[in-house]
Amino acid sequence: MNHQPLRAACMQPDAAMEAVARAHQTRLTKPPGSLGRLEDAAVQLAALQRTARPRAGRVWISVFAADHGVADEGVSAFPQVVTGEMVRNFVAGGAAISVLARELGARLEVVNLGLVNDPGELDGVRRAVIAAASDNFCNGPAMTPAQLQAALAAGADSVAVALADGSDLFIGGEMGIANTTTATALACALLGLPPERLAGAGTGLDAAGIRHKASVVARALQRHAGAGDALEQLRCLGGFEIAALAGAFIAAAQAGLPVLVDGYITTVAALAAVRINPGVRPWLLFGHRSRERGHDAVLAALQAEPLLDLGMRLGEASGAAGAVPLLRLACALHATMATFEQAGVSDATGARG
Ligand SMILES: Cc1cc2ncn([C@H]3O[C@H](COP(=O)(O)O)[C@@H](O)[C@H]3O)c2cc1C
Ligand SMILES: O=C(O)c1cccnc1
Repeated sequence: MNHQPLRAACMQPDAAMEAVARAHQTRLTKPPGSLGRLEDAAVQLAALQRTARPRAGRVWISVFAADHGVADEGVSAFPQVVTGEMVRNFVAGGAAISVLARELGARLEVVNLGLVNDPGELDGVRRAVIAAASDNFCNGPAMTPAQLQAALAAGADSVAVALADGSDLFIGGEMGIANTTTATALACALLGLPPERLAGAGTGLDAAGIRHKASVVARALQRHAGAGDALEQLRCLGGFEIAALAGAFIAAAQAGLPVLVDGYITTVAALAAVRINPGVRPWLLFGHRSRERGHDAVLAALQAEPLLDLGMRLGEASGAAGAVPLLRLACALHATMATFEQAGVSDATGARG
């Protein structure tokens, strides 16, 4: 599929519709602002979807799966074969995101970008295999330029399919053992932060494991200190699924499809996307605050206020999926609450509708 260049303009949110939606919220039978971020979410979706009736009914979820050479450094509590095993589990229906997608009536697509333990052709898995794994970025760049472009394009391909399916909202998820290390390396490079600030437990490292992970990231940062812009940092320190997520977020913003961001890893991908193309930022809503140590700093860099804080630290798009019911409620409130006038309720000025 042909895609727009990465730095091509993104769609602009509809400022007039945003003003209409904000004014409508003040006419609903409640003190202004009393529905908090549910109001903000409905207004943001109205501006993005260019409609007085924002929707979150039809949800598309793409889970991008890939293995990471840096797993060789012993940075995960789990073995690398789990990535491929979980891909099977996603489409067999047993993973957390499988259950959440089913409950939401969301479309779930799994994208295989390269797995050491490749499950082969499977129903529900789109093959976009680049290599068995990205290279260990402690020894050299994680990806060649061609591999980076292939990963970015695979993400944009998912957005094209989501658009063709009439989606109201795009959610990207990830699966890749060791990818909290990759996300940490990339975030440290993008934000100029030390590894100890962002390195966390991932799938369950203890304190010594986290110290080792931070030292691996420090080595990688030293090796790639010369990586110039965000795109080059993504190539040197990213992974196939993180690049696919960045490509998807850029393509969604260019096409005018709102994105609901998941946890730590996807937020780092979103940060890379925004650094590559700043027009992406207005198209991002944030589902949840992950318990993973580095998530707060990355959210702060994006000035993001997630909807949920449930102590989740899974990935797979699970935190974003968990926020979908709230977005649906926000849209229903916006569309169907009575106004002061309709209900004959007096407003703050004492005027009875
Ligand atoms: C069974 C299982 C299911 C998962 N689903 C998501 N992840 C999450 O954990 C991994 C990142 O953590 P680390 O960097 O510590 O390897 C990613 O695959 C992520 O999506 C899982 C991890 C496991 C073990
Ligand atoms: O927040 C996340 O995305 C996350 C945290 C830990 C492990 N995997 C994913």
